[in-house]
Amino acid sequence: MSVPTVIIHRDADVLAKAVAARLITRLVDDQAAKGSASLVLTGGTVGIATLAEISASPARDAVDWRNLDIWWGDERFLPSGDSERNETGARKALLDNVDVDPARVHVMRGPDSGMTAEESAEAYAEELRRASRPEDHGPAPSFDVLMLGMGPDGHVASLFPGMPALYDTRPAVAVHGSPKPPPTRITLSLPVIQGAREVWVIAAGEEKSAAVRLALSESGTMQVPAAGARGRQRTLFLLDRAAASKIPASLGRISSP
Ligand SMILES: O=C1O[C@H](COP(=O)(O)O)[C@@H](O)[C@H](O)[C@H]1O
Repeated sequence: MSVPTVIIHRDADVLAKAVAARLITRLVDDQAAKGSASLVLTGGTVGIATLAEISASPARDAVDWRNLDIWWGDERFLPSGDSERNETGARKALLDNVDVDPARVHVMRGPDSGMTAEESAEAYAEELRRASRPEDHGPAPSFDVLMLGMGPDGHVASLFPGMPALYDTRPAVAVHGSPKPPPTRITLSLPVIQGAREVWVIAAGEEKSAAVRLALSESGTMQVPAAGARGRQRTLFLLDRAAASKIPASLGRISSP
């Protein structure tokens, strides 16, 4: 697993713009090298703001949107179209505005599919298994970029401190009793997150600063799930100044004005 690099931007607005620019470049590079790319989206404030910035950027047309596989790190188990679903936010902010291939947009299904949360998680796990190739060495693709928001409690995706999903090794699992509403969710498991080539943890705001510090320390993932958010080749903590305010200088922070 890679050692995190910390990059700090002035505020949440600059952070979202900078992550959008970084992501466009990353996808263009991956598509130039391999013909296609894979991306895992996050919900949450900065995650959706980043997608809106991509949508607003003229450079978005440099991405071959039809040759991109889009997955989610987690989903709130709510019906299609519910405004609280991460999918709904992503579609509104970006996916409705670019020419994605619907067959390559891998949605975590909600209760309107007729499935229970467990069945939906297993269906997603099966979709991940089918998409995995021998070179991925696991039951899910080694995503090019996996983006994660982070809660003030240190949760990433829907992996909350102390919850059994953190021990689960299936590719996708159901979560019940989430401390953040809604209580029922679907999430990628930690091994799948750690199988991604690049993991980008994106956080803004002073209320995240203590969790950011712990996520960059030797904390256990049961206490601080974000401490397990590490990519195979690269891990980035992309922060605004407020979220980075408790990081020790020894962590080698790179700051922008
Ligand atoms: O519920 C969720 O929260 C986190 C973080 O959200 P934020 O609004 O505090 O940035 C998000 O990463 C996750 O995908 C989402 O389901």
